[in-house]
Amino acid sequence: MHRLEEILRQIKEPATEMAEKAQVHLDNLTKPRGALGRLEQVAARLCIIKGSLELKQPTCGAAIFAADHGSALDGVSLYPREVTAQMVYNFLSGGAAMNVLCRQVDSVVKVVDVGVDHDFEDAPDLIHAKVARGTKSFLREPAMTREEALDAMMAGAKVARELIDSGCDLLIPGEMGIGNTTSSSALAAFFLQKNPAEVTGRGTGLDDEGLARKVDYIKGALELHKDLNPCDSVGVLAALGGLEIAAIAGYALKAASLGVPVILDGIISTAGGFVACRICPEALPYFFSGHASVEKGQAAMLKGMALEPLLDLDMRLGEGTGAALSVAVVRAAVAIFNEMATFESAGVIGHED
Ligand SMILES: Cc1cc2ncn([C@H]3O[C@H](COP(=O)(O)O)[C@@H](O)[C@H]3O)c2cc1C
Ligand SMILES: O=C(O)c1cccnc1
Repeated sequence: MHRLEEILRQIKEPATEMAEKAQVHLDNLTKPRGALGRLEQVAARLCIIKGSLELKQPTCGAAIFAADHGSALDGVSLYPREVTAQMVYNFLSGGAAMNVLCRQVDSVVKVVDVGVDHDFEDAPDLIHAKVARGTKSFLREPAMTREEALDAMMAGAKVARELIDSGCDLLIPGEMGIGNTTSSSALAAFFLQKNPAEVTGRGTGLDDEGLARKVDYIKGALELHKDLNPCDSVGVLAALGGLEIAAIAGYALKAASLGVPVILDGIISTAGGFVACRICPEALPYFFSGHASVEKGQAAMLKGMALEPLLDLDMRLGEGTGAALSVAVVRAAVAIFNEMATFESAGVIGHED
């Protein structure tokens, strides 16, 4: 049995019976019923995941999975492939948007080289987990072998385990990989059976002509890979995905297996979570969506998982940034649940049943 199977077997249905108890508590707080909207849902979902009404403020851990893409040599991004490695150095020195936003929510940030076409020296926050020096161009051949996809998933799972062992109980999957919005849109188009134009956006900022080329690229790739079996999610991931997307899927599945919630970020991180759910639908109750990306493929995948993003700030960066921002919302939900007075304790007349 592959080690992935072991992880999948450990993913348990969370304590859905806590939903009602959490709602009773929320309804006793000094506000009209339901008035805190989705904050209430977040608190209730955390109670379900934790199997308890005792919520503590989460300790957040983020991993930025970095990998290169063969497609980046074919002009699907506005930026050159070298930017992937250059941004890894930027993450390691703390200067990227993700570093700034993680500092705001006291989250550790690990950077994981799961497939960058560059050799990195050791650095305190760098995890070496290179599976290959980037993917192949999926317009011509599968992006990865099945073994590479599985190895990348297991690398992600190991990082999740390490973060959780170090005390993190809320995980963010981040990523860096020039070209990776193309893979994410291809996965969305394949699994959701959509025309690529419906799930493809401008990524780092392609103009109309660039976007049309990107859509054609995905159409060509879907034609090449049309015999893929949609039930073989790992096979589809290997053919169309990326090493960082596979790592995110493994990371999210491992977190779910350990009962730890995951906040998905933009289109790439959401693609990783989406593939994880295709592999194991039981993982879904552990996933949140941090924010709505401008990339339309993300909305399509979120709809497929019935997840609603917590924020919508017109962001289209990735790295984990929207998820990191949304930790403030999760923290607010926990504080409301724990700290608000009840009608009884505050002497306020409550609702009648
Ligand atoms: C400087 C820079 C920093 C980034 N941080 C995240 N991305 C984002 O852009 C890339 C995906 O867009 P596309 O598919 O169009 O290449 C990913 O690396 C994603 O994380 C960045 C992109 C750039 C250029
Ligand atoms: O939504 C994202 O994650 C995104 C959008 C554009 C470019 N990179 C990432």
